[in-house]
Amino acid sequence: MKTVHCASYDILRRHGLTTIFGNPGSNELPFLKDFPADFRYILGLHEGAVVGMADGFALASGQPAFVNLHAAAGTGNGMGALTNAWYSHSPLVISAGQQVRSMIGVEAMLANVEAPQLPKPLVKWSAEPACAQDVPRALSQAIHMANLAPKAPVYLSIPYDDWAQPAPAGVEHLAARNVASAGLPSPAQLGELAGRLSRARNPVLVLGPDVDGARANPLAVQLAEKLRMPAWIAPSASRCPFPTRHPCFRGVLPAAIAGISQRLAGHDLILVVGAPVFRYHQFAPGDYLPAGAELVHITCDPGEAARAPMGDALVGDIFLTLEAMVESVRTSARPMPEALPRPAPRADEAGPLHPETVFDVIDELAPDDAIFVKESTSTVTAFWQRVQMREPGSYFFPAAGGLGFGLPAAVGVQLAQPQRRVIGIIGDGSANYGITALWTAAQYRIPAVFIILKNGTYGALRWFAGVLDVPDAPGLDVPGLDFCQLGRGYGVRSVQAADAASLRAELARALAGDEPVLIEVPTLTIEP
Ligand SMILES: Cc1ncc(Cn2c(C)c(CCOP(=O)(O)OP(=O)(O)O)sc2=O)c(N)n1
Ligand SMILES: [Ca+2]
Repeated sequence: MKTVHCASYDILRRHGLTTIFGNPGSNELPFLKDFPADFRYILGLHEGAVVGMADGFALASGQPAFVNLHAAAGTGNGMGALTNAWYSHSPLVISAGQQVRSMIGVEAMLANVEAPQLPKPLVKWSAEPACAQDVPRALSQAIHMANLAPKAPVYLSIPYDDWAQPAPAGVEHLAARNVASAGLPSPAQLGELAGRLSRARNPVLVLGPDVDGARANPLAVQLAEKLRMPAWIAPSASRCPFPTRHPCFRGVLPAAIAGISQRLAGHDLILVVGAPVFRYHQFAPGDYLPAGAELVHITCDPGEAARAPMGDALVGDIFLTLEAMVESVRTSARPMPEALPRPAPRADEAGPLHPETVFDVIDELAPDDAIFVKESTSTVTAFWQRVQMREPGSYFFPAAGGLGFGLPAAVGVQLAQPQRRVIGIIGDGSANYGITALWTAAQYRIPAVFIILKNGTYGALRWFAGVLDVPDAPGLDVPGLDFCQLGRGYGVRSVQAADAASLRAELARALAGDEPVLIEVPTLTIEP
């Protein structure tokens, strides 16, 4: 007799979900029984790290990732990481063990009461199957819902007495299904957009994370070059959709209404691709658009299209729509934009390093196809100015700003991309939210390099305190942390680099090795 357990593993296997990120409790043990030899379990010591690792793995692989959490408490611990996964369109299939069906109503220990409500609104779909025989079909639905555009996390609560039940007749059809998104706009829609772009006097391109998620970066380059358009990165950038030393590259837009309009002044057509319009952050009111400008938004997400405060929008497949635009628009006679000047290196000074110097050393030593996982909020601008990124999938930042992404995601990205080197660049504040991921890196020998920028403070909040006129906020300093001892405590070789020469030596050694390494770098605080 085929069980629900066997049928469910068949479905996971069919979709390549053979890596399980998890932290188990008694509710999950029956699911983990007879664990198949062709699956691997990646244990995280805290569910925030578990979801963060799975998020990095899914974003870097472009494929769904499977997560197994412990009932309500485990789901709750993972919610912070889920905010990032929701806004990064990360296809996570999150399962959670539930008490046995007959003990949910009495709210026995570890009963996940009203389980499908718990992760909302940070999931696209959540359910608890009405009976054991529906578990395989619900799991199949969860996988397809996560992976259909717009990709997103989903949640499935499964009572632990379901696994040993007999699977229903016909369950074999589920593993045979192929379900895929299409989504190319109509020829009329594409023709109208291509016409607007070709007629524009001074168009500008604004690119978001879903361009990188679709690996459409080369198409964005071709479109920018064909129309001689400057290319900005949409604000609150969580990925890098355009090579950062290309002549058309202009940097990351500020996350403020007024600031964006100022940067885009003079353009008559703003084409936004693969980003919400826009992910503002600090409230700086102003005109949504510069005078004389129109905005057209291409997105895979109907929610993004519907909630934007201005402009026209077209919902469709990012890659196919960009590909059609490249083919349809006329080559412009305008001159190609000039490349941005490179910032001068900072003079070496005694004492804590300037973050700019850290980034110059990283830029000097990182392989061309290195992947950067960034989570030091105050140094984002300096990083984009100084570290070159060339390939798709080169940069990941928490998409909702939910800290605790960096260290875990660096582990998940490195697991997904073993042929590329991953360098995590994490603030000494952020590092504490996902610190247990260091243990997973050590246990599974996942050779990410973790650079901790130690300025002893929540630098970004110090800047925000100025913006919001809160000069005396408590709780903004994080002195006295020793990440070398913390790293060693979790099993990771950890060193301090107090000057540029030792940073250069330690980073070179780490990149030449095949083990995880933590490098703590005392730095100055700079403004974002
Ligand atoms: C889970 C969580 N908690 C708190 C915050 C608030 N927060 C905090 C605490 C920041 C400080 C980050 O400090 P850092 O040391 O990581 O980096 P910088 O010093 O470069 O800003 S930035 C920010 O938005 C957050 N975004 N997410
Ligand atoms: Ca800091």
